[in-house]
Amino acid sequence: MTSPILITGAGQRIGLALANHLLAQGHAIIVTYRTRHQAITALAQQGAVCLHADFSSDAAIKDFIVQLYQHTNSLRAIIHNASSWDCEANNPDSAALFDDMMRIHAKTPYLINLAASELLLNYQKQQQQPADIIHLTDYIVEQGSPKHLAYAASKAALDNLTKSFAAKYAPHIKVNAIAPSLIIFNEHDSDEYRAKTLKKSLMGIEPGCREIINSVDLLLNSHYITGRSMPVDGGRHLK
Ligand SMILES: NC(=O)C1=CN([C@@H]2O[C@H](COP(=O)(O)OP(=O)(O)OC[C@H]3O[C@@H](n4cnc5c(N)ncnc54)[C@H](OP(=O)(O)O)[C@@H]3O)[C@@H](O)[C@H]2O)C=CC1
Ligand SMILES: Nc1nc2c(c(=O)[nH]1)N=C([C@H](O)[C@@H](O)CO)CN2
Repeated sequence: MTSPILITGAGQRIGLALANHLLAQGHAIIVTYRTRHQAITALAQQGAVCLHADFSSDAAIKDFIVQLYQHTNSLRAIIHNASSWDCEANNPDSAALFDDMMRIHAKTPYLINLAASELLLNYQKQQQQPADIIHLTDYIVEQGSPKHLAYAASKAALDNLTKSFAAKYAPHIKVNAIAPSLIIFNEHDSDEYRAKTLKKSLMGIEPGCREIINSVDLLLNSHYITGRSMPVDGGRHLK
């Protein structure tokens, strides 16, 4: 059996686009979902293993790891995509927001990476090529955010974990990050917000999921890139 690729938070948007792309390439896929969107049923019909996981507690993260080992004995890659773009304005309980942001963006990848290394190494032994861990971070790691302070800090923690895990797991497992700025808007985004956001990058477009798919393909096909963060940000750093 081919070693599956694990994608967290694949019920919608970028995670779902990645799952459909990798399935179409012939990969076996394991996805986690919190809300059972219709898309999850469609992924299951295409042969994906779909595991419910709400990473809102340490126990839930640990329960997922048990589930994962019940479904496979090897992994080609792990793509940590699950995320909550939450902000201080919507959360009067700052302590809870900080904990939630750190748990989904840093603690969940940290605990899964530590627990699943055996599965990734089994792939490397079988195929004699490195396995992969890919962290979806955020351009905002470079500059912080006055409106998403806890979110940005948690993504910065994930960026740092990229370097630590790369050094810890080399040469049998590569660990990289993809740091996007705007990729796709949310349905509720106002015209005003969209216009303002498009002006933040040199390219001035909403590029869509294809940009992340291309970046994931590049990292999976490399045997040499590790410990790096791939910026996918339309030249936002030069505006
Ligand atoms: N979209 C963009 O323009 C940008 C995206 N990124 C990053 O790229 C990645 C994908 O972005 P996008 O597709 O917009 O992500 P979404 O905001 O659509 O979230 C992805 C998934 O994460 C799941 N999720 C959220 N919280 C939890 C939790 N506690 N436990 C389990 N799953 C959870 C959601 O589940 P549910 O369906 O139940 O809500 C959702 O399906 C993210 O890491 C994001 O931070 C970075 C910069 C820009
Ligand atoms: N989990 C999410 N993280 C982020 C999202 C999102 O929709 N879900 N969106 C952004 C923005 O597009 C930002 O990059 C530009 O305003 C950031 N992170």
